[in-house]
Amino acid sequence: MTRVLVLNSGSSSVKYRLFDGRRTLARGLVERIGEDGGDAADHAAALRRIMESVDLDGLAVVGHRVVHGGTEFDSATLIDDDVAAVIERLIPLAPLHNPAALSGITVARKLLPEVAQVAVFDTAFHRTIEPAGITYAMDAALAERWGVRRYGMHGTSHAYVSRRTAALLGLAPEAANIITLHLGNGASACAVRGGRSVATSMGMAPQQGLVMGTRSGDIDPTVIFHLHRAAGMPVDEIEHSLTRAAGLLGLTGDNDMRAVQRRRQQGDPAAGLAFDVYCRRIKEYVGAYLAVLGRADAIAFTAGVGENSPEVRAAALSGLDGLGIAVDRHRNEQIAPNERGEQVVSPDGSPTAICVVPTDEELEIAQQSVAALGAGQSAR
Ligand SMILES: Nc1ncnc2c1ncn2[C@@H]1O[C@H](COP(=O)(O)OP(=O)(O)O)[C@@H](O)[C@H]1O
Ligand SMILES: CC(=O)OP(=O)(O)O
Ligand SMILES: [Mg+2]
Repeated sequence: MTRVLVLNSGSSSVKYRLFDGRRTLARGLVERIGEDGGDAADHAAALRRIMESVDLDGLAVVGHRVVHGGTEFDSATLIDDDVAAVIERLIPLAPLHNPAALSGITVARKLLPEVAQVAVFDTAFHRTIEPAGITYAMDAALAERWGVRRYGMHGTSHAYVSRRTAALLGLAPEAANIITLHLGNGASACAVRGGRSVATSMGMAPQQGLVMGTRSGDIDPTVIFHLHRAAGMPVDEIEHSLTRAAGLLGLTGDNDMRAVQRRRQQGDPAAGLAFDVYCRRIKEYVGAYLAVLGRADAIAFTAGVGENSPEVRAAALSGLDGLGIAVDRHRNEQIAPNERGEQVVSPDGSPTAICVVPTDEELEIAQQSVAALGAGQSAR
């Protein structure tokens, strides 16, 4: 069996998992990095802590989650100095995420110089979207010069979840049309036809699309010009506001959906509105992606909110019976999931199955890393 260490470096946390084949030997999370009372002062310190606590004997490869791979990478890639330099160059397109990944790569390469390192990109799965789905209607030369286009993120999760959804329903992946809804801290929707991404809601950066914990999702760009001119806010301050102080946090003061739901139950109007904005945005993307796909065999909910919030699932898909989309109230409480936590939550015989499918980005990264290692070795 092949031993793989996976590092999933987020904006303020690092998740790690040590695999032996499909088996998990160790896993953990260092969170609230850089915050007062957090687990570590910075990402490098977090990574060193992880490396000290994990048994690194016999490691074949380290797989790193990298959010932004630009147009350079359409699959998992063995990391050398050039690859690391590209990831660094792409920092402006994923300022919350790529620096953390790079810090993981730097520490791991230093501590384990003899072990292969692989980058698994969130953007790679979306490289199959046709030009009409990734092109912003703006000055074409300007866009080309500065790499301005849709890239899309969470691809590792959308790939894994769409595959698992087809398996759960007994559908051949190459014939299935699936909408995947990754609702975590970051959130995005994806339309998958025959196992390939054909549309996704995140854009140039992990900022466009759905409402997130601290990110606004879709917003009229005029908001930025207006805040700059009318409110006199410098661009950095506007960026901070829209990426770290917006979304659920901006609307309620809480970025955690559990807290928002609790307050909504107690009749808090701000929390009620935030919940409605969050769910309506999902519904709008579901409608758009039904149109892109022509028909959907399934809609799959995943990640922290998608897997754990029957309220969000029910509200996001309410009133769609006319489109063959309905959530079974009893099943939606996830009364009988399989051993992977997966379950169909729509009534029997629905034209579009509604599913809950827990994501496993780390397992997908481990498998892609082993595949990239094999491909790299046979190329030599
Ligand atoms: N039972 C629950 N009900 C509603 N939301 C939940 C529940 N459990 C977790 N969440 C939400 O999931 C989100 C985190 O999702 P997760 O996928 O773990 O994030 P990430 O991996 O992007 O850091 C948080 O907003 C949290 O409130
Ligand atoms: C791309 C992205 O938003 O990632 P996360 O959900 O881990 O923040
Ligand atoms: Mg995540």
